Amino acid sequence: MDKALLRKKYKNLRAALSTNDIDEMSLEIANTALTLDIWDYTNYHIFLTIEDKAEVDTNYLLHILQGRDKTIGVSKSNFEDSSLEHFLLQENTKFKISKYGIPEPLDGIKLDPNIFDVVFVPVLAYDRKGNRIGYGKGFYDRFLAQCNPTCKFIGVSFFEPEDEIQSGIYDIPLSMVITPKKIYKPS
Ligand SMILES: Nc1nc2c(c(=O)[nH]1)N(C=O)[C@@H](CNc1ccc(C(=O)N[C@@H](CCC(=O)O)C(=O)O)cc1)CN2
Ligand SMILES: Nc1ncnc2c1ncn2[C@@H]1O[C@H](COP(=O)(O)OP(=O)(O)OP(=O)(O)O)[C@@H](O)[C@H]1O
Repeated sequence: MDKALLRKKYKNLRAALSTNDIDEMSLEIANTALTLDIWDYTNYHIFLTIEDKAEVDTNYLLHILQGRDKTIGVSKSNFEDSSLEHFLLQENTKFKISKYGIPEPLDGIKLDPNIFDVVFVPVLAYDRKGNRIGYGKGFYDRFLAQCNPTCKFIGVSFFEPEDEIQSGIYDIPLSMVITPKKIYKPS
């Protein structure tokens, strides 16, 4: 299946989920994540959920990080050049929902992408090798390319992997994908 069809398939699969399904599975994903050895690092990046796109609700993961006093980065998207600018999440950080439905920090202390030890990555579709498809603007391909080579890229998804996703020259594979019941790690 080509990328455009896969995007359509997963947008439809997500749209069919109830808010209750999303909430339960997002909590399961966070609980599954707790079983991994990814919590001893210092600097984490998390995406903030676009609610009308039925994404994984990252609030549960965020609470785990906040409970452990991690340095947490959140981003503002620049749709002119498909880049992300990262800010330290602080108690007094104010958010605005952008016209694309993304909650974004208004301002704050800027963070360099190379400080992150772990980045949680939004995915529409993925395969067992860690190839992923997003909304097709390359925001995360660009961002992950700026990260430290040792950084862990962790996808989160409600769904099982596709058999194979054709990887493009800019695609950076995920280290693993967490789903409600299982963790997929490229071997
Ligand atoms: N929560 C979250 N934040 C994220 C991402 C994500 O997937 N999830 N992104 C991951 O990369 C980037 C944002 N990527 C996006 C790309 C397209 C659209 C969007 O609304 N597209 C419209 C078409 C709009 C247009 O083409 O102008 C659509 O799909 O209907 C939204 C976010 C950065 N932040
Ligand atoms: N590091 C990069 N430098 C320059 N262009 C890039 C880079 N990464 C991706 N692109 C370009 O961005 C576009 C979108 O890439 P792709 O289809 O892989 O997006 P995606 O991974 O589905 O989306 P996203 O990363 O936003 O979730 C492509 O035209 C690709 O060539």
